[in-house]
Amino acid sequence: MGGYHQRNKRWIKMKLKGLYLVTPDYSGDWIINATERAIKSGVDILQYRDKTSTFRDKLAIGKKLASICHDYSVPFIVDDDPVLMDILGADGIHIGKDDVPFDYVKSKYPDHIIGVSTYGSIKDALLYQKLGADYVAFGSFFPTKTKDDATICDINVLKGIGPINIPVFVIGGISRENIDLVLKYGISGIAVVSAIYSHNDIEDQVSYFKSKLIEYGKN
Ligand SMILES: Cc1ncc(COP(=O)(O)OP(=O)(O)O)c(N)n1
Ligand SMILES: Cc1ncsc1CCOP(=O)(O)O
Ligand SMILES: [Mg+2]
Repeated sequence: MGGYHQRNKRWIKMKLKGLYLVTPDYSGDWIINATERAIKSGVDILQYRDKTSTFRDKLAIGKKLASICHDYSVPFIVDDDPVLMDILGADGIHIGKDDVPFDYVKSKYPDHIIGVSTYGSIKDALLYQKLGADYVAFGSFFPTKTKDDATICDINVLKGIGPINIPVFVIGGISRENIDLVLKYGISGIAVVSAIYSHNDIEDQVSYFKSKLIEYGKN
């Protein structure tokens, strides 16, 4: 088991709700600074998602992000890679259909948070819930420039999430303009990249999303 710290996993799993910030591909240390400012302003969960850096660079970047999450008691999730998760001492991993199989991660890291993309499938969400996933993510519901191969799902799928009793997040093109369209469903939170990182006032944007989550009783 790697990592320079390991946190109480049961406690950290209780924090899986609210505003879930996902990083853009690394393009300079402004991302570290922006992440810290966003977390200080109220982000609830962070995912390190970086499709372009080398593994060596991801170790250095991830270490800085892990340290920020540790300081603010925010769950730290790594996208795709269980080895990176382990070495960074992250709290968990997010996997999708092209990633390492769920069963492999669950058997090797039974106590870590495992989040799974289920796109627009309630059936898959219920399957992964049964297999022990800690949360599921639906989306994309709106066009996004952050993920080239994102597929657009019908938002009406969210009408069927009632039987899912693990946290449900939605992702993909979420903005000030459309946030109400997803928050009216029984989801646990929203996951965003560009709405926060591409905004010129990160603190204001985080505060806005947090106030919306509170308005709908999600925080
Ligand atoms: C919170 C959250 N939801 C969905 C995704 C997408 O995961 P995946 O389908 O594996 O696509 P990539 O992110 O790997 O391109 C996510 N990362 N986080
Ligand atoms: C990782 C991911 N998975 C589905 S859409 C997406 C990107 C979301 O980014 P943005 O919030 O900028 O649309
Ligand atoms: Mg993935």
